[in-house]
Amino acid sequence: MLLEEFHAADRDAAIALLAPCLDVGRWCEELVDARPYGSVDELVARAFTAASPFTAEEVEAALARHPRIGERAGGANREAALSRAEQAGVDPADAVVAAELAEGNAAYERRFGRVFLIRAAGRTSSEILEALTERLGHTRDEEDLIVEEQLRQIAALRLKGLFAT
Ligand SMILES: NC(=O)NC1=NC(=O)NC1=O
Repeated sequence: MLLEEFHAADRDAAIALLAPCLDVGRWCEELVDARPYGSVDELVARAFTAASPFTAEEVEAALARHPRIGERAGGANREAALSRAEQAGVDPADAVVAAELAEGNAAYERRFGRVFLIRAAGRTSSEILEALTERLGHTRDEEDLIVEEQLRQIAALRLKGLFAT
């Protein structure tokens, strides 16, 4: 999509376009209401500032949209397709990795009560496993900050992808 098309879209359509990047209404509305942008980079920069800070509720709502690492998102909606593409570095056929990720995800969920979220694009499964192991040792406060940053990074990558095609 072209930036001009985003500018020309009516408000609700533009908000609906952004939702798969980050399902936080406030964030989508702020980015849409700040149109027009001089460039995609300007929009992405605004996406980072608009997504900081998140409320706890916003983080929980956004997390609910992300399947576990190593679990292929089902469904034909745009978010599922994005998630599958982002997790391309995780080979679903590698049973050992799948078992280790499943175990790590379960441990993380027991400890923090929510899904382990990481910007998966560009990361191999071993890098993800390494991060998962390290983050299991964090406090909740440390993880809150990291999760927010991962959400921002995923949103920015998805936003760039929206305008790259
Ligand atoms: N639990 C997750 O971290 N999920 C994901 N990370 C990504 O980069 N895309 C996802 O769907």
